[in-house]
Amino acid sequence: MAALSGKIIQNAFLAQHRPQARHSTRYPSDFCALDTRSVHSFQERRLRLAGTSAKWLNTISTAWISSSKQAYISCNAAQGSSVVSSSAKVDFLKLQNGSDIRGVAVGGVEGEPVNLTEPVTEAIASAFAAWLLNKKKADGWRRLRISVGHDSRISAHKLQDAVTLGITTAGHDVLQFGLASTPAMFNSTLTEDEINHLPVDGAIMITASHLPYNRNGLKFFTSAGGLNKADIKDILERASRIYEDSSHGSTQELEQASKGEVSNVDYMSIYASDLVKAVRKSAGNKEKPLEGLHIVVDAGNGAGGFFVVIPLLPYLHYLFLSNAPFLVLELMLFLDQDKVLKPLGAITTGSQFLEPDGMFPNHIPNPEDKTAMKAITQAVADNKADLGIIFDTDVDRSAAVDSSGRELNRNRLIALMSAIVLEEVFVRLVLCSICLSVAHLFYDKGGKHHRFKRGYKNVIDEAIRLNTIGEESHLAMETSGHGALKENHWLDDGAYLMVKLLNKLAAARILNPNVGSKVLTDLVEGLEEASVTVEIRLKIDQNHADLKGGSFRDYGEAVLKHLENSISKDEHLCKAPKNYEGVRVSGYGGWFLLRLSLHDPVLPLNIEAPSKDDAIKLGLAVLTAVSEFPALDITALNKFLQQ
Ligand SMILES: O=P(O)(O)OC[C@H]1O[C@H](O)[C@H](O)[C@@H](O)[C@@H]1O
Repeated sequence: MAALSGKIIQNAFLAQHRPQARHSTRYPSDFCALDTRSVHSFQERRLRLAGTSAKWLNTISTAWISSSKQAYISCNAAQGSSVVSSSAKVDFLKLQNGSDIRGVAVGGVEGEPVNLTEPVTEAIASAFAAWLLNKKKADGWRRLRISVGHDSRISAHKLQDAVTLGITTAGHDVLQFGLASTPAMFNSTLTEDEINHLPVDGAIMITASHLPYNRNGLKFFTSAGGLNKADIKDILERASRIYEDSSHGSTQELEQASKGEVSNVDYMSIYASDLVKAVRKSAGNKEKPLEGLHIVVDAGNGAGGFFVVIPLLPYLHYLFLSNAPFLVLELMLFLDQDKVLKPLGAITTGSQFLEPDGMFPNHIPNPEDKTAMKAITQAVADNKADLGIIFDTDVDRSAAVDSSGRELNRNRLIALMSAIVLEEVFVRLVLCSICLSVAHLFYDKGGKHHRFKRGYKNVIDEAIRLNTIGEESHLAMETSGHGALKENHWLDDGAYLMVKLLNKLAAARILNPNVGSKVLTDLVEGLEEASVTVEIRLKIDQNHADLKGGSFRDYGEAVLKHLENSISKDEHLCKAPKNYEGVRVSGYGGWFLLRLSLHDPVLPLNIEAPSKDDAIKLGLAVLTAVSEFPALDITALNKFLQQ
């Protein structure tokens, strides 16, 4: 455990001591982003939340919601960001991405204007506090505690400051965790720890997962889990109202500021020590159950470096640049402590891309990405390691590679997790989003595959629903590497998934200390894998005349309807009896699914088939139908068919 673990290292009124608060965060991304932070953003902003009381925010946001049910909300953007002009419009609802908020936080990319400015972010954070206050059904007002963490993005600090300001000026307290993982943020709503004033009432994670460097976003949690789509819409509507009212001048209550406090808490140490305890427990409380195992980790320059030791060398020059060298030294000593694998006895040399770097210079931090998987596979081979582990930027997704270089991601990871879960629970129902041979593989062991629609929140909510109607479910997963277990509060946690693999290894090594990752690979022996598995993403040109002014969603639905009609005339094809989303069709020994993306103007097409010929037949069936829609870019499909 880190020497500073569990210690609150600073209490400050952010508004009064902002520079101090800014320099006291404890993670290396603070170093990485020194050049890119918007130091003047708060002085420049026009949004006048600084004197707003919680009661006032709550009143205006709620009153407005009940009196106005507009579907489209827009208002003037403030000038907090250098990129958005005062006349630019902000459509708050456009920032909604399913159950998350996502936007552009850094300018400079053509065609992608900044819409997640600091004032907008500040208003959203205030709106979350107001929403939370309502949820808590407090009598009028009570001070809330909200944790705030971020991944390694270059806009992390300015948005952290904006979120903090939004909450504190609403009169609530902020616990800043600095660089953190998304699951750790949720976990902070459950952790019992009086010293650190945990659990918090709510948590905010600043992340845009694996998206490019210029994007960022917000995820919100309460002890009941991640917020759903309706909650996010509610918060955005409140935020729009707060934003609008704030920029129009003050009310009497604006003068009666009631500011919350800001504390910096080393929560990642608390969270990591829980992971360590879980592995030790499954190995009969052995102190170093992974002793002798060589595990390499690829954090993709995201927030997953805590799993292994963070190298100090890249930060040494900050000792000389800093005007607070002792603080930097203290930080370095703190960082020089492996939080998960080393305490468990594993060797971690050869781990890579552990330094947080929001430009993601090495590869996209995404376990679905081919280059990313190639990088960790290479690291396993170069280091002759027993196991490789890879995380996405905010560690809610993960994948592994065994000692022979076999990728344990996508379907294989679902199969592996299903196998592990089926060994542990008696009433079995495995749920995942993509239909595959996992069902066949585990049917004998009591596993039942429940196919559902894409989206991590969708599969988790479906698993929870199944439990409430008496169909016991223990695992919710999708091929993206998102996975949640009932035993872990349905928390969508890439690190916990990897801990489950480590548990399995640790338990096996009690019986045979020489056992390696073959123990894991053996669990998916017999998994029938299609020889062709492909995802082709067909873009809809939103400006195309064929949309006739309609939305890309309507257009996409029309494409799907046409496809459905067209395949009903083909005797080789059979539409799935239950379509949770899009059009799913089996034929030629395989299947395809064409659906609307959850958030982009895109129709993703998944094909699985026993041979390239069969995949082409399935692809041609789709092409015949979709080529009648000129706004749909079918280049990628044509390319696949001509290969
Ligand atoms: O619909 P798509 O564009 O393929 O995106 C689908 C993905 O969207 C987000 O990234 C969600 O976090 C994932 O859970 C989901 O799988």
